[in-house]
Amino acid sequence: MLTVRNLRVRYGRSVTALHGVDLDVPGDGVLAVLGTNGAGKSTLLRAISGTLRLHRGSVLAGTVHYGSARTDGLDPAEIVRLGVVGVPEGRQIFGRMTVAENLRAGGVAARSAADRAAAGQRVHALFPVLADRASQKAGLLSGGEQQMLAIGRALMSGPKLLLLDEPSLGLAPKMVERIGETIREIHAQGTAVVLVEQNAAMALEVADRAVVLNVGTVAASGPSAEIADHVHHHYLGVPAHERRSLARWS
Ligand SMILES: Nc1ncnc2c1ncn2[C@@H]1O[C@H](COP(=O)(O)OP(=O)(O)OP(=O)(O)O)[C@@H](O)[C@H]1O
Repeated sequence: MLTVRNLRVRYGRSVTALHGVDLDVPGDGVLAVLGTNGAGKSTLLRAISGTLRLHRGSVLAGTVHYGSARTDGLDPAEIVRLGVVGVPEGRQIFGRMTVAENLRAGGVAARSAADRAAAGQRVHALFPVLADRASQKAGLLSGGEQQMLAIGRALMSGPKLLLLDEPSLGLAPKMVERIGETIREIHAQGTAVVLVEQNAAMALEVADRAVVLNVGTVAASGPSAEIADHVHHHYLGVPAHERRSLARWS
């Protein structure tokens, strides 16, 4: 579905954040992108969603294809119209607007009024609290509810591929679990997901496959179970046979 080849990205004149990254996102799965601070995870999502320029970044080399369409070089709005929609780190909801207005803003990119109505029903079924709080100012929601709204807003345009940047950031464990379950549900409804996370335990439970970025290069990629062993071995020094459960180090 999405193919990234030899992607090199730079910010300004001196910071090279990605040094030739390859990535394949299947149309029917959840792919986790893991890595420590500064590994290049957000940069990779920005390159896919066409938002690098908003951060003074640029693609130095390489390509991004979505299906047969080459998308590096396209505007963010064109990429959304193709069906690729991102939820940036920090949620960035419109705090002074109501929950309903935030969702309507996400629905602007929907193809038709009928699609918009169906997307609205899907979002309210996934997150009933957003229907209950429709007329409340979004800035008054809890952190977890704001994350639900950010995901809900992205779903309003009916994406085929959803890009999530650290949805668990700053949330209590129960809410992280809830967000993880919702990602599986979104996937089961037919939307592929790229999930950038520092919470490797949650991400590896939710995703089918994972890649590990390390200082702008792909250090490992494969099925989630294999990557869980890699993460234990390389980052925690725990051999696979001594590993009991991901939850122990979450
Ligand atoms: N707007 C920017 N201008 C200059 N350098 C940047 C910018 N954004 C990111 N970088 C640099 O690019 C590199 C990759 O950053 P990126 O935010 O993609 O990493 P990350 O893996 O998402 O980390 P984090 O989890 O901390 O967000 C880092 O060295 C970072 O300092």
